[in-house]
Amino acid sequence: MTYVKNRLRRTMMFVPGNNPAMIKDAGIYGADSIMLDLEDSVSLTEKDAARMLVYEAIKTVDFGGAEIVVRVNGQDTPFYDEDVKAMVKAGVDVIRLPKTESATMIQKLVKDIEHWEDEFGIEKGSIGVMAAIESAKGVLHAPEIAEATPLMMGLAVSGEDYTADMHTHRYPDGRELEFARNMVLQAARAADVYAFDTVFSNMKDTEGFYRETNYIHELGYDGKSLVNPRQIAMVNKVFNPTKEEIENAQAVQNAIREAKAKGSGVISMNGKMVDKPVVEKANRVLETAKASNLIDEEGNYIGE
Ligand SMILES: CC(C)(COP(=O)(O)OP(=O)(O)OC[C@H]1O[C@@H](n2cnc3c(N)ncnc32)[C@H](O)[C@@H]1OP(=O)(O)O)[C@@H](O)C(=O)NCCC(=O)NCCSC(=O)C[C@@](O)(CC(=O)O)C(=O)O
Ligand SMILES: [Mg+2]
Repeated sequence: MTYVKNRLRRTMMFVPGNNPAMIKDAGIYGADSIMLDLEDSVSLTEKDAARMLVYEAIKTVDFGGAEIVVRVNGQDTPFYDEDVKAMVKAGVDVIRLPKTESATMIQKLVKDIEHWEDEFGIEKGSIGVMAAIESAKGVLHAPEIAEATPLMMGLAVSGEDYTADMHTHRYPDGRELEFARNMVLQAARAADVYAFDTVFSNMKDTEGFYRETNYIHELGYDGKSLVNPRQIAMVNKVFNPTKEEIENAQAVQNAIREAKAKGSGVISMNGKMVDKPVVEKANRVLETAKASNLIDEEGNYIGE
């Protein structure tokens, strides 16, 4: 099996790799991607046990069709080699490399994956990779990292480690992440890969979570890393187009069809200009609506 490069990736939920109860039920909440974590949510003494648990889980647990991502330990740790070997053997969809600071680190990961694919008789290119950008160096190298391999699925900005590296903290308005968020997003878009925003850790601050999610959605992010199942519906609410947005996108498609029939690439709709970029945005709205099961094949609205 080859991992699917393009799919809906609004929500990527971290699940600690040493927590069998959370892993077992992770598929029931409807996250687009489930990220089983071997890195920072697992203590040093539990690294080997977590790797074995995650390996077994990938082979046996029903994750409800979610994409399975594993965050391995960093390349500067003694756990990295065994993590990559086990995850390739398990048949994971995507490996997330934490604390990525260069294209070379991603190329090493791809080489290591290919080595184990050869060893286990798995078709090359079956596993995608993604890079977590968690430091000043990583942010500055984000464009090369995004272009490091055709197997690159996406970049994630990681606010907790990044703010530690920048000698600051996380603040409610996110100003400390502004540069990193914009760099990572630009790099991802330029390389045509996905962009994921960082985790929001205060489970009680629903208003703050919506504010941040709206903000990164408006910037153009594809999705967000999450730490709790309650955050999934909130992200979907922000990322899914509304009925009105869907109807507007369909009207744009109809208007441009009409314009083209008259030999023009531009037309006015309710006083607003409709041209190629407006149509591209409308097409994206309708692709998201279809992938989120909000419209059927004929374009009829079937959302709630
Ligand atoms: C936050 C909290 C303790 C809250 O606990 P609470 O007890 O209040 O949760 P409740 O809501 O009450 O749970 C209700 C039900 O959901 C179940 N449930 C909860 N969470 C679940 C879940 N994640 N997966 C599946 N199931 C879950 C739970 O088992 C219960 O099930 P049940 O008993 O059956 O009802 C808990 O969620 C949790 O541990 N989260 C994962 C934390 C984690 O992974 N951190 C590491 C990644 S960040 C990082 O490393 C920084 C980064 O690298 C990031 C970057 O790169 O962006 C950077 O640098 O920024
Ligand atoms: Mg981190």
